[in-house]
Amino acid sequence: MIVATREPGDTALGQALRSLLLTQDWADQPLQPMAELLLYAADRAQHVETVLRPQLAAGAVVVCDRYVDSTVAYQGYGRGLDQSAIAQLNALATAGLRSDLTLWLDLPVAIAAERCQARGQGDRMEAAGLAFQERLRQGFQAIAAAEPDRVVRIDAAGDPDQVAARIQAVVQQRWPR
Ligand SMILES: Nc1ncnc2c1ncn2[C@@H]1O[C@H](COP(=O)(O)OP(=O)(O)OP(=O)(O)O)[C@@H](O)[C@H]1O
Ligand SMILES: Cc1cn([C@H]2C[C@H](O)[C@@H](COP(=O)(O)O)O2)c(=O)[nH]c1=O
Repeated sequence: MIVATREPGDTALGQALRSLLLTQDWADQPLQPMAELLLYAADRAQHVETVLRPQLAAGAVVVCDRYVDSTVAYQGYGRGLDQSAIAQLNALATAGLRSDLTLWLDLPVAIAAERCQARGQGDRMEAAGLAFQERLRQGFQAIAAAEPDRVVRIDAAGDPDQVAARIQAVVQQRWPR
């Protein structure tokens, strides 16, 4: 069984947190980086205990759209929060549950921005600007360089079928049938 899930937003609490995190309605009182970090952590704690651990215990293969590496990239490299505090919070929220493999879909920031524009109005993170997006990309690069066996870069240029084929090749190499 394969279970597809995501952070933030897979649980009922997570859906409420996702809309708080991604809305642009905070203009008058911008969401502070530490508050943002703690909200992502709350989503993760709920998700790990009520979805990820039960599904793994039932024998499922779990495919999660974003996990702790996104916090290191976005709140660490992007917002500039202390990486050791992030590591401690990630460890608390996950109680040590790690991914076997993280696929980083990498795209030059300008092309990613074009795709976002084509999709319409962006969310709060997408509206954070090109310099922020560049820091994220550097962050994911550093994460992948530090743990090359666990974090694999996927070239996300090209059409969806091409990107899917690249993902399939990495997964098949990792877990041959
Ligand atoms: N290979 C591709 N070529 C062109 N457009 C793409 C491709 N992959 C995704 N898109 C488009 O880019 C937009 C964003 O893609 P997607 O929904 O997968 O990202 P996302 O998970 O929302 O991204 P993020 O997590 O950074 O917000 C969508 O409009 C999607 O149709
Ligand atoms: C888990 C996680 C996510 N984010 C950011 C990354 C994205 O901008 C949004 C989620 O939107 P998506 O379209 O579902 O990818 O949240 C983050 O900043 N920190 C995190 O830990």
